[in-house]
Amino acid sequence: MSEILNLKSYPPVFRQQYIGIQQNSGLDDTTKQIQEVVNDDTIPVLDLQCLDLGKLQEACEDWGLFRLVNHGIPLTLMSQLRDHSRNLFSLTFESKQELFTNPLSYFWGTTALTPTGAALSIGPQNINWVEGLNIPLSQLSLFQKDNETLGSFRYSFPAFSLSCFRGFYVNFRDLHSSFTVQVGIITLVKSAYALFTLISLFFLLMLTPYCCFLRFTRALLEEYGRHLERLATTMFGAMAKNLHLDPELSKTYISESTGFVRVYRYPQCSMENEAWGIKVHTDSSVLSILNQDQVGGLQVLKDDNWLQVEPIPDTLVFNLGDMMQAISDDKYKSVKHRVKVNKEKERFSICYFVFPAEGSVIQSSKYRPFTYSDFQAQVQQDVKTLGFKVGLERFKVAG
Ligand SMILES: O=C(O)CCC(=O)C(=O)O
Ligand SMILES: [Fe+2]
Repeated sequence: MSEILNLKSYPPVFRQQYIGIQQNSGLDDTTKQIQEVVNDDTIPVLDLQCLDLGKLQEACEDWGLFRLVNHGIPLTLMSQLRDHSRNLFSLTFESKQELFTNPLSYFWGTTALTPTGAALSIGPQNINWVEGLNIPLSQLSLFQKDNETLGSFRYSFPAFSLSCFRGFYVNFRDLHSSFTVQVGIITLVKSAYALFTLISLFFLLMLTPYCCFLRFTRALLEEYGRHLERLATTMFGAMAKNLHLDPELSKTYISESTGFVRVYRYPQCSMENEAWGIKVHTDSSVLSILNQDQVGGLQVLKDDNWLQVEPIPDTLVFNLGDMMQAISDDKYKSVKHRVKVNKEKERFSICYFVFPAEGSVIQSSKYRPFTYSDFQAQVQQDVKTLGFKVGLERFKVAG
């Protein structure tokens, strides 16, 4: 059974299918070729409470992906985040555009963003059936400031109107004693006061829920972010050990300050066999940590077969990204994956991506030395000029 749709919350490009406009639906010939998907879920599962380094090594070499259980993130936090994500995306499209600005950003139709979080422009034929919220974790405190601006406005507005009223009152009291038009003036003052009070009340009522809502968003994300950082550094540490990386160098290969979270909603889409939530790609990160809901749709390429990554409650999915592949001299895989759309349900996922420290040069026998910024700039240029990411191939040494 389809869910009842809140179309006002959808970016206009995703509403068209429901109001009978099918042109520009973001489909091209390549997206129509949906390859067969094998339903054999043998994805490795690692247990953080008794981490098996051999199993981790195998998972990184053969899959570039694994599930993690006993990760230590409280289940209540995971479910609060999921519920809250639903609430965030159920706001109207316009509210989301207004509320989620710097340092956050709200995007749709693409997952390719500039370093400041703006969506790279894509042709109408290249649409991914997804909308998202980009949250750089190191800048969450700025989000708090914006939040406080709203908060102080909320408190200052009634005070402002009260002081205006006092000003009016003092002036008009003097007037009142020297003229005989007392009744008219007092009525005017009273009306002005009533008007200010009404406006204040209106703002108070309008802003209070938003302030609480945003404060809650920030608190949840801060707590979740601390867990993700712990998991990323622990798992990367284990991988670095397996790869015998130089400890000083490997410290720079992952930097918590670069981490960002993306909360995604994949709108329900009637063109299940033609459109993609996110088209085939590899992540540019060192590591990505995905927390998907129970709808499903994530697929991963393994030995030329597409496999469903079935959702398992309270289990995280770790993806190895391009940076990890380069760091490991191609021993580990940056896994190809994609997200299928669903015609009956919206899908939510909360994903974390972490990168090398600013300026850290990746030393690899397979690639010329490069920093993540070099890589990102190349990806941005390729997406703009070619319409897709070329990725590590650009940095490969000949031979
Ligand atoms: O939503 C998901 O499960 C995957 C998202 C993803 O692959 C990405 O953002 O790179
Ligand atoms: Fe991805």
